[in-house]
Amino acid sequence: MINAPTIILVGPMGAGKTTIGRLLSQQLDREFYDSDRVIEENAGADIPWIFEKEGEEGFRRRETQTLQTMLEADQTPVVLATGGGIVMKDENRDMLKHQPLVVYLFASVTQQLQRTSKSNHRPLLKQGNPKDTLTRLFTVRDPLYREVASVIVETDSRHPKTVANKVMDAIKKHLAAEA
Ligand SMILES: Nc1ncnc2c1ncn2[C@@H]1O[C@H](COP(=O)(O)OP(=O)(O)O)[C@@H](O)[C@H]1O
Ligand SMILES: O=C(O)C1=C[C@@H](OP(=O)(O)O)[C@@H](O)[C@H](O)C1
Ligand SMILES: [Mg+2]
Repeated sequence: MINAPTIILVGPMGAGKTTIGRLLSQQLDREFYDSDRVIEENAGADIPWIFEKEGEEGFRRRETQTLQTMLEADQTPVVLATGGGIVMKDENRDMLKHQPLVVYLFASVTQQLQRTSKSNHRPLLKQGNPKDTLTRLFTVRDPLYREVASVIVETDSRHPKTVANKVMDAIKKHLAAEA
């Protein structure tokens, strides 16, 4: 695992990308980055503010630029959590498909709903009915996560540490099959 390349986590809001990414980085003794946090640091503002002032389009522009910069800059392997909408742009999916290790953290809509209801920093879930929004996004995005992923890990009803261990196992299997 020491030689494993950068691990990129994709999946819907509430899949646990941020949580599991942090755990994996600790287990592997690697740097952890979350594209959402990098966007916020570069903007000097949080995501709700960016959505409010620049719209989703402005956020997506920043997201693509951040992904590009991070993948170009990345020399030593790190763990990178992305935002749930990273797969919406063709150019982002192209970048991700060129990466050796993209993990799709799968979560059912029911589970996404439970996990995202604890906080209110996700602008897309602030308008309308969150269940309808998550269902609509899942229909569009699930095939796109599958398109870019090398590994898929189910997260429903699993403790974060169990998910992190499952990711490690799945990565080992994937790398062994590739070797
Ligand atoms: N496997 C899990 N089991 C229980 N709660 C989880 C799990 N993964 C994440 N969470 C919780 O769900 C919420 C959303 O997780 P987060 O890591 O922010 O997801 P994402 O970055 O994919 O949107 C957080 O409160 C987190 O503690
Ligand atoms: O699904 C999306 O379009 C988004 C997901 C969020 O990240 P998380 O998936 O980490 O919640 C964040 O990037 C933004 O609110 C938009
Ligand atoms: Mg996150």
